[in-house]
Amino acid sequence: MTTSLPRPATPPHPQRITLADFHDAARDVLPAPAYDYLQGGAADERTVRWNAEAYERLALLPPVLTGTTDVDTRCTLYGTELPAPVLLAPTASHGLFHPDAEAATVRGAAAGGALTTVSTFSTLTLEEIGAAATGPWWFQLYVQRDRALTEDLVRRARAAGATACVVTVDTPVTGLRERDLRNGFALPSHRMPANLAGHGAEPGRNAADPAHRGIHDPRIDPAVGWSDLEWLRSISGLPVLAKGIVRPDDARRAAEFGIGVWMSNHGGRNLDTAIAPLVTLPAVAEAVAGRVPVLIDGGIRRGTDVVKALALGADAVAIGRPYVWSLAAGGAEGVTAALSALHREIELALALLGAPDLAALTPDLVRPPW
Ligand SMILES: Cc1cc2nc3c(=O)[nH]c(=O)nc-3n(C[C@H](O)[C@H](O)[C@H](O)COP(=O)(O)O)c2cc1C
Ligand SMILES: CCCCC(=O)C(=O)O
Repeated sequence: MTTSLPRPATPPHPQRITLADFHDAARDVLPAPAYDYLQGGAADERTVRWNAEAYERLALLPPVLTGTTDVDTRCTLYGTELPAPVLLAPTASHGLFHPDAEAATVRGAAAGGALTTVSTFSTLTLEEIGAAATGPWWFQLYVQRDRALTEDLVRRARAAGATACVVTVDTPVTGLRERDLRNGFALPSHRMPANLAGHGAEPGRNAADPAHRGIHDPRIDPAVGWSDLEWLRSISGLPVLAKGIVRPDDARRAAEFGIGVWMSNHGGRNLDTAIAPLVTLPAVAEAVAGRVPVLIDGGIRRGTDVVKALALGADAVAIGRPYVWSLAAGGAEGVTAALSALHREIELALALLGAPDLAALTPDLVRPPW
């Protein structure tokens, strides 16, 4: 079945015309520990910087006199048509950032034409989010040591309306989040992940143990393997994607299993100095060879970043921190405005590249500038 979303209608806030503007607005309203949890990465945050630099270091080579008059930014993923190739990456605990939490996110995303990926660690329950959703959404799964709980989460997500299951494979343990350690950050007791309530020790409760500080959750199974992905596909009846792939050999294996490839280094929050996914994207796209969708996240802040990723072989991109900035700054309307701004930038980039649609974004359009 093909579903479609309306094109974004809400004009950006006059003073907030870029994703970076939403960052500044969020920094002004968020308590420092919540801002640091959102903004931070692992250790020296080199990978956080590399993610952004990977896009900065690629230059565009626009052809001229192409006769392109209209641009079409539509993209279809697993039968769902989106007005632009942009998803919201899963981020935990939206209640830290706005009182309406994920309910605001899913509403704002649908109005802005993006598909939301809901984290296992959402503040609201999957049922509450499903009831609030006015557009398509996927479920991000952290496989739990307790496989019955894992199965139940997937079943609940599907019953609540999720149309794909994104399994995060890059977090056997949580990275060294030094901002959080310095802040003694732990989730407030009224913002615990509702989906896991009643299922063992809450994250961050054992503040004396550094490994359990911040938002590390001991219920996550560090021993997830490829067979678990196949098992999930069989029990969920949903398309399954693996989130956190950066290597072409892993991407090839996922494609052979029919598992979608979501390239990511977790926004630089796990293994510092892990490579920026954009660097390995061409090799990953070659290894996958169109068998499954290839998504990418990490450091995407501009429409030109989106077109670079698509030119190098991604089918769509996801943003993490930027939409959380917009949620913090303006709730559902903020999310819609940020997505509208990004969509406009994508349209403009296509027009200036003479690319009538996303299929016209080819590797010859990008080059290292030196
Ligand atoms: C505050 C925050 C919470 C996150 N929570 C999750 C999560 O629950 N599950 C997950 O798979 N990834 C999580 N991520 C990683 C994002 O899905 C994504 O990979 C990353 O943010 C992309 O990089 P960007 O923030 O530079 O766009 C989180 C990221 C942030 C910033
Ligand atoms: C155990 C990790 C929880 C959320 C997360 O993925 C993140 O903060 O990056």
